[in-house]
Amino acid sequence: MPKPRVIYWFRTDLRLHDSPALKAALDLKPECLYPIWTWDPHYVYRARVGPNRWRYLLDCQNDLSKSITRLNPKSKLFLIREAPQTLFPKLFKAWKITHLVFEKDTDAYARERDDKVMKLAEEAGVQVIVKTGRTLYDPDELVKQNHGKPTMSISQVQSAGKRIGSIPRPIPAPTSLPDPGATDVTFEQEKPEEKPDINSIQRDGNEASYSALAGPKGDFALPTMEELGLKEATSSHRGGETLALKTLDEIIANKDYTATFEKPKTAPTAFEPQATTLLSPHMHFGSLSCREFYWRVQDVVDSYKGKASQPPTSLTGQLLFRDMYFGAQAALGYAFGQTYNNPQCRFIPWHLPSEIDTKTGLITGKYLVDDARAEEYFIRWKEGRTGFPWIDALMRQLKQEGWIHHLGRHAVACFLTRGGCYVDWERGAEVFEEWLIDHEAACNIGNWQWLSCTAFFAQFFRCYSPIAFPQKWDKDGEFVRRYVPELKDFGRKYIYEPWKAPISDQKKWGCRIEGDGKDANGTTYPKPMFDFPERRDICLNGMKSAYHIGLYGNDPRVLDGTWRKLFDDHAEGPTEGKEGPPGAMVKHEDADGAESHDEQPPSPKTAKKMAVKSEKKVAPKKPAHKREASQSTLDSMVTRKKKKDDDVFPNATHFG
Ligand SMILES: Cc1cc2nc3c(=O)[nH]c(=O)nc-3n(C[C@H](O)[C@H](O)[C@H](O)COP(=O)(O)OP(=O)(O)OC[C@H]3O[C@@H](n4cnc5c(N)ncnc54)[C@H](O)[C@@H]3O)c2cc1C
Repeated sequence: MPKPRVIYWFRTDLRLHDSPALKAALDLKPECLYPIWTWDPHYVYRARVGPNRWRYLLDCQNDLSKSITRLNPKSKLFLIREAPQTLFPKLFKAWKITHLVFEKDTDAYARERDDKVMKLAEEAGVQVIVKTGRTLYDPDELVKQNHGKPTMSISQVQSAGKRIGSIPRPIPAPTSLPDPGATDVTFEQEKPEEKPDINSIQRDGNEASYSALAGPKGDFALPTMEELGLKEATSSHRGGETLALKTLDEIIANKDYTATFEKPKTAPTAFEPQATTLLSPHMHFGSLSCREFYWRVQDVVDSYKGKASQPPTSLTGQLLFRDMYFGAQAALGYAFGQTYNNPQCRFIPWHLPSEIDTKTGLITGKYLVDDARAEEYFIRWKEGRTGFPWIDALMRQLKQEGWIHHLGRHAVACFLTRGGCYVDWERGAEVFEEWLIDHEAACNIGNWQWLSCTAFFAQFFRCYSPIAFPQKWDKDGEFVRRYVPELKDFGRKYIYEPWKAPISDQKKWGCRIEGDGKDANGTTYPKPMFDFPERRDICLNGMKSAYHIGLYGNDPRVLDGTWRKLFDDHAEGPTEGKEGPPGAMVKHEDADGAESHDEQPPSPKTAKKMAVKSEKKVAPKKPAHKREASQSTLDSMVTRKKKKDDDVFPNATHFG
């Protein structure tokens, strides 16, 4: 029998430690092993990726390549510049490949791609080996053990996990690697279609990564930021397995931190150092194995003398949340990433809804501007000039660093959707996709659904205040002063509400509160773009109506656009557009009038009145089985909660 000639296809696993797939490749005792990365145009042109994440990827690839070379000076990470779907048949032939091995990827696009590649391998007589290593449990197995359903709660993950069995211990990194074999690529390169290039806004130079199959020098080198034509990265966070393992070592060395970690008690306002591990980008690129992370933490917890924290708030609990989102995505595929046609996602007629390709039923990446003011809110949110310093500081940190604390993500996501702007969660998820260095489709989408109360979580009356919430963590506003330097000299009394500062103080502190921040030069900061309590009430009423009507993304009325009729029945006048894909607003959204700066939240009495008014508008015509809560239950929930925890969300029991 000739010895196997193996391609090891690196994708979601930029590491050598604890890689079940790499182990499977090495267990074949191959004659040669080609560690490769295929430079897939899907990610270059069609997925939103900003410079910070590009550089993080290159960091991880460079570090991995060096580690491979350390184990075998003839080897490295061979980067080949063509789509895998067209490259592999040529590569199988040219390099006389017998086996293709890779880590399982359950993202929607990846599944489609891998199915195609596996078919091509079969046709070429190449054996394919796929191993799970990206998550604690195989997401497909999680779904299977969750009775074939997406995992929508942590307890479902825990129950399904019990049925699967214990999480495997990590396996050590290899100590040697076989030679790669000849690496001729004399075949033609199939150049990708560059347009549409969703990332053109990330570039200030020409994108030239497909100049030749093996790169400009023919040595399979990794591309540089310059070759990708990308703008400069601004984040201080860097990637690579070496750094990931060092960071994990430092965390684990602090036994108290590791064993007693409780996510809701970590400050979203902490920076340098941040309050949580910041291992998420390493997890995304697979430069850190989740099982390594899990077991290193669990071992500390098991030997800890004091009272250790437990899932869901503990560190291992965080990893279970990650698996939960992978389990939901694995079951739903592309539909997971959108409301339209998603059976788990509540339909809420947000502003700025996605355009739907009616042939595929998928969102196109474009959106409809149904309301100019909502578009302005969205742009100002994205650009960190809402006039609410807490929100603006977070959005600027996100753009600059590519990472913000989980509760910071909660705050900006709630603000954009159900707690301020009433803008579609899909808009926010796209901005996060562009800017996060840890962007993980499953986690990003799932968390946006959670925060907008469209799936996973339903307590829409729990709303974050952009003023009281950060005050609990950071009375002096150090975080705001760092990321909104215009306000650095403001007195602590006004740091979260600078518009309330007397003009004489504004002058003294070198920053006037005026305008919309568009052309600000450091001596002005915008006025708040709306009256928050007023907007929060509008959103609450909108959510209440939508919950009462109770549609989900796969409802025939959502799919054919007739959902509007239901919402029209509750509106004071006609809503916008009557046909086509989802996207319009309930009428009372229009009615909130000009900006007011009365900062008082409505009294419970007014809130109750509003709730009753809204009840009148909501004609409960839906069959009872479709309604999750009666209108009066919703009303009383809203008024009760308004009194109790206006700004206090979250608490540990409602944490995700
Ligand atoms: C709107 C929104 C969008 C998000 N988008 C992403 C995303 O694209 N990618 C991403 O990895 N996380 C995302 N999260 C989840 C979470 O905010 C980050 O994982 C976390 O803040 C990363 O910081 P850390 O590594 O210090 O986390 P830690 O608190 O130290 O947690 C350890 C690890 O557990 C995992 N984890 C923790 N919380 C969650 C969670 N809620 N969901 C899934 N995994 C979790 C991460 O891998 C993280 O590295 C999002 C959260 C929100 C609210």
